[in-house]
Amino acid sequence: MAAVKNGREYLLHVTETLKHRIAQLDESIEVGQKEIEGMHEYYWENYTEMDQYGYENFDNQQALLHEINASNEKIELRRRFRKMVDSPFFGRVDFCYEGEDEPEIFYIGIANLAEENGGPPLIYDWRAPVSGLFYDFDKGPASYQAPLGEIHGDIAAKWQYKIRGGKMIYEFESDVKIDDEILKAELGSNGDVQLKNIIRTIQKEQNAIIRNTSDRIMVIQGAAGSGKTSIALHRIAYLLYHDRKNLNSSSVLVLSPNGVFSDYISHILPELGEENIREMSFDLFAYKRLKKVVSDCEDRYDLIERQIAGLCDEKLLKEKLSRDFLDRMEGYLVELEDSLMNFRDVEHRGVVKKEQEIIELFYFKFMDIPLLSRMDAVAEYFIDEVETLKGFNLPDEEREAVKSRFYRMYETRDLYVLYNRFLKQEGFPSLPQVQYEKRKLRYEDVYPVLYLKYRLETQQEDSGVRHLIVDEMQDYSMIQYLIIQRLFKCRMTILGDREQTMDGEQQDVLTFLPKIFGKDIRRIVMDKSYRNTVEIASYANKLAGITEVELFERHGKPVVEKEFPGLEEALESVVRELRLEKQAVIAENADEGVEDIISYETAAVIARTADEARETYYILKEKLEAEGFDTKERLSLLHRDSTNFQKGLTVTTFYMAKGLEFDQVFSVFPGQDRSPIVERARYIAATRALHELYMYEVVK
Ligand SMILES: Nc1ncnc2c1ncn2[C@@H]1O[C@H](COP(=O)(O)OP(=O)(O)OP(=O)(O)O)[C@@H](O)[C@H]1O
Repeated sequence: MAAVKNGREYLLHVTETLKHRIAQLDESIEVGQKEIEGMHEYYWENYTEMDQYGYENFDNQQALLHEINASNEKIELRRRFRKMVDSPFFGRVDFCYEGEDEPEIFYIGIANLAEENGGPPLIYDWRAPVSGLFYDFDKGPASYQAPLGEIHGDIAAKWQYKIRGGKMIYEFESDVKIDDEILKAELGSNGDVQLKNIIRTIQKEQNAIIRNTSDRIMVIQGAAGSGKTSIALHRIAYLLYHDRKNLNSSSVLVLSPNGVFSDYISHILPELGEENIREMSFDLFAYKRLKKVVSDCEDRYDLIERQIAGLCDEKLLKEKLSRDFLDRMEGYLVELEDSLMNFRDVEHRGVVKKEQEIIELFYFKFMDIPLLSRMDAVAEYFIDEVETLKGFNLPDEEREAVKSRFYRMYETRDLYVLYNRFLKQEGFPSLPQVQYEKRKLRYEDVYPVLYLKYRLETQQEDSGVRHLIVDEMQDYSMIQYLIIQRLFKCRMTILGDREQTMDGEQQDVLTFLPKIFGKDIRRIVMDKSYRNTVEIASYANKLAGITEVELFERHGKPVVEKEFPGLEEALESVVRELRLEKQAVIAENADEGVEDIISYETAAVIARTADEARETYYILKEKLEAEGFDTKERLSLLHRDSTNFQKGLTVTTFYMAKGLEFDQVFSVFPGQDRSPIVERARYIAATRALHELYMYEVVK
C-alpha cells in the first residue's frame, strides 16, 4: 500500500481491510465456538469410557483449553479492530532511513493492523518503536530506539488526522511536534466523566517517561494538571505491550486514593487495548492486615476531618510521622529480642529440650526469622526431633499443643499491647487498654502498628506484583514507604505533587525516597500544566505561592472571587452560574452583543468537610429541583464510600476531588478558616477546574 499517499484514500483502504478482517474473525470465531461445543459434547458422551489412567481425559482437556484460548484471542483481536473502525489512525510519519532516498510511510493508530495476520503493518501501534518518531521529533534528523539499536534518518513529513465515526474530519501536514492547535482543541473540549486517553497528543517530555524502561523506580514530581496520572497509565500500556513475557495486567498494581479515583481511570487501559490493572487503597490494605489486632482503623480522610475540626494534636502527629519516631521504634525492636522472652525447658513424650538449647536455636540457628514468627521455627524443629525419635508423625492437635507451649515463652504476641508498651516507654500518651472490640487505631498509629507487624511477623512475601504505581505520592509518610519497600521489590512509578499535600505543611517525599529505595531512583520534574486555562492556573499558583510552573496557552473566563453572608446565598449563585444545560451567554471578552453557547458536561461544588458537602448537597438539591433540573440523574454527592463518578453536578470535599477534574468548579469554603490545611484545600479545589473557576467564601 506504499503507493497510497493521501490520508483519505488510505482511510478507505484501511476501513475496507478492517471490515474484511472483522468478517474473517467473525467466521473463525463461530467455527471455533462450534468446535468447543463439539468437544464438550464428546466429553460428556464418552467420559465414562475414557481410559482408566486419565490420559485421554487429560488430552481432551488440553485440547479444549487450547481451543478456548485461541477463541479468546480472536475475540480480543476483533474487539480491537471494531474499536479501530471509528478512528483507525491519527498520525503519519514519512521517515527516510539513513542512506535511502525514498521515505517509508508509517501510519500510527491505537493498535497494529495488517492485511493479514503476520503481514506488513498498515497501521503501527502508538507504542511500536517507530511510533516514537511521531512524538519526539519535528521534520528533519530523527532517530528511534529499535530492538537492535538506534535507527537514524530524516523525517520528511509529519501528518495529523482527526477521524471520527470512520470519517476524516481533518488532515494536515505539521512540522511542529504535536501541533499546539490540536492540543488546544483537545484541552478546550469539555471534561469527560472519566480521564481521557492522550495518545494523539502525548508531548515529548511525557513520551520520555512513558517509554522509559531503564529505570527501576521513576519518581515524578509534576505540577497540578501536568498529566501525571495520564502518563502513568499510558506508561503501563506501553510496558504491557513491550514486555508481555514478564508483565501482565494482573501483575500491575496501582495504589489509588479511593474507589472513585479508580473508577475515574478504569477505562483508559481497556481503551488502549489492555486489560485493567489491580487497584488498592493503602488504607484499606492496612486495615485488612490489622484486622486481627484491632477492630477498626481510621483512614486518611478521618484524620483530615479531625485536623480541620481542630481535634488533632498536630505536634504529636508530626512526632509520630517523624524519622526519630521510627528510629526509636527500631531501638525498641532490638530491646524486644530480649525483654519479650521467657525461655524454659520443654518436654514432650519423654523428649526434653533444655532452655539453653532453645536459646541457641532462637538466637543463632533461626535468628533471621522475625521475632514473633521465630518460635514457630523452633517448635517445628523440636517436633521434628520428637517424630524422628518416636518414629511416627504427631497428630495435628498434639502438634498445636506443643507449639502453644513454645509460644507461651513470649510474654505477649499482641501487637496492640507491644505498640502501647513502646508508646509508654517513649513518653507518648498510651492507647486505651481495652478489649479487641473496642480497639480503634487513630491514623497516626495505623502505619506504625503495621510496620511493627511486618518487622515482627512477616518474612519476605511475594505479592506477585511486578510493577507498582503510587499515585499522590505526597500523601504517604516515610513509614508507609518503608512498608512499600518491604512489600514490593518490583519496578515502580511513583508520582505526585508536593503542592497538593493534604496537610498544613508541605511534605517533599523526594528528600527521603532515595534513602529508602537507594540510588535506583530516577527523579523527573514536570512543570508544564495542561489542565486549566491560564487564568485558572495563574490564580491557583498565586494561592499556593508557586512561581515555576509553565502554563499551556489556553485562555478562558477570569476567575470569579466572591463573598457571601451565608451558604444559601453562595449556592443561589452556583445555581445561577451553572452551565450544565445549553445556555446562551454573553462571552466575557467578546464584542458586545456577541453570544456564545456554553454547555458543560461536568461541574463540581467543592467543600471543606464531609458535613459541609452534605449540607451543600441538600440545599442545592432543593434549589435545582425548583429550577426543573434533573437532580436524580445529574446531581450527586461524592463521599468516601462512593464508587463512581457521574456526569452532571458533583458535590464533594476537596480531598475526594483530588485527581479529578471538572469543566466548572465552585469552591465554597468558610471565609474565616485560613488554617494552612484549608489554604491547601483551596489550592486543590482551584486546580480541579478545566474552564471556569468560582472561589466563593461564606463570611458569616
Ligand atoms: N499530552 C496531553 N494531551 C492532551 N491532554 C493532556 C495531555 N497531558 C495532560 N492532558 C490533560 O490534562 C489534564 C490533567 O491530566 P492528569 O489528570 O493526568 O494530570 P495530573 O498531573 O495527574 O493532575 P493532578 O495532580 O492535578 O490531579 C487531563 O485532562 C489530561 O487529559
